[in-house]
Order: sequence, then structure tokens, then C-alpha cells
Amino acid sequence: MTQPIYLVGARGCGKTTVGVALAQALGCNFVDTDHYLLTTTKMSVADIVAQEGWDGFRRRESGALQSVTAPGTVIATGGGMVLAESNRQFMREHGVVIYLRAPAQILASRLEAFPEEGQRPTLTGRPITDEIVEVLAAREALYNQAAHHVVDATRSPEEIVAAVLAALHTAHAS
Ligand SMILES: Nc1ncnc2c1ncn2[C@@H]1O[C@H](COP(=O)(O)OP(=O)(O)O)[C@@H](O)[C@H]1O
Ligand SMILES: O=C(O)C1=C[C@@H](OP(=O)(O)O)[C@@H](O)[C@H](O)C1
Ligand SMILES: [Mg+2]
Repeated sequence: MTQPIYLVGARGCGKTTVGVALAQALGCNFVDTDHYLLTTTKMSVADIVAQEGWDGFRRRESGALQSVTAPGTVIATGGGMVLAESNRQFMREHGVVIYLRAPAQILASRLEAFPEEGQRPTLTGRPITDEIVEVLAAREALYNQAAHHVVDATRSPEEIVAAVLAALHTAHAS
């Protein structure tokens, strides 16, 4: 697998967690666009949003997407990467896009257990459960549009990695 693999999906679906394990399974590099921004700007998502607003963060994450795209790389995107049509098109053209899908209730319980507020400042000002329902309703179609494959992300990370590998293998064989 030399094409980059992009993981998309809502906050808490496991893009970062699964991405690390998938890269290990494939013997690939791993990069996370939020982590790339953290190391290159020395600012958390919350810092960037406080200084530049969400528009500023979105511009930076689109730049990060292009910077990290390389052969042999698993790329965990941020949950809002799909908002820009240009990002969806870029990912589809440059690699294989996997949507890790999970319902709002599961996402909310993961995020409540491990909120990581510096990297996930509120998007709406509403409580996590309400926010996730609202954000998923607005973005579900975009995740589906971006994706070459949709994988059930309600299982364990190991099972999700196996499902992604099966999807990649099937696509490659056909
Ligand atoms: N398949 C999974 N099952 C249970 N918990 C998970 C799973 N994937 C991720 N988590 C947990 O959910 C939280 C968010 O995971 P993360 O990988 O950061 O998601 P994302 O990058 O999509 O926002 C973390 O605390 C992580 O340990
Ligand atoms: O859904 C979003 O708009 C965001 C998701 C976050 O990444 P994760 O999906 O990895 O939590 C991070 O990029 C930022 O807080 C914005
Ligand atoms: Mg992440």
C-alpha cells in the first residue's frame, strides 16, 4: 500500500487510535493533522481557535492535510477536515479515504471519558451529547461523500483495524 490512507469521522470515532495501530499493521508511517499543527505551531487547537477563530484553524488544517500527504502514510484527520469540499476532493484524489462510523451515543461516551479539551474546544457551546448529535447530523453526508470505504467503528480498535485491512484488500483485489 503506497497510496496514503486518510481516516475521517467525527470526534471520538477513533481516527487517532486506530490510525496508529493501522500504520503499525501496514508497516507505514503515521501522522495526525492535529498533532502536526501542535508540533509545527506549538499551539493547541484551543489556542489557535482563541487567536484566529475556527476559520483560522480550518485554513491551517487544510494546509496540514497537504503537508502531511505522502506515500506510505496513514493520516488521521481532524473531525472537521471534510467540511471543505476542496479537502474532500484532495483526499479522494490522493489516496484511500476510510470513514470510521459510530453513533452519537458511543462518540459522546468516549469523549466524556477522555475529553482532551485543549484539542477539542467546544464547537457549539452545547453539552457534549447535544453537540455530537448536532455535528453528526450536519456532517454525516460529508463523511459519506468523502469516503471510499465506511467501517463500523463501534468495535475494538483491533477489530476496526482488521475491517479496514479487509476493505483495502477487497478493493485492491477487484
Ligand atoms: N474502538 C474504540 N473503542 C473504545 N474506545 C476507543 C476506540 N477508539 C478510540 N477510543 C477512545 O476514544 C477516545 C477518542 O479516540 P481518538 O482516537 O482520539 O478519536 P478521534 O481521533 O477520532 O477523535 C480516546 O480516549 C480513545 O482511547
Ligand atoms: O470535529 C472537529 O471539528 C474537530 C475535531 C478534532 O479532532 P478529532 O476528530 O481527532 O477529535 C480537532 O481537529 C478539532 O478540535 C476540531
Ligand atoms: Mg484525533
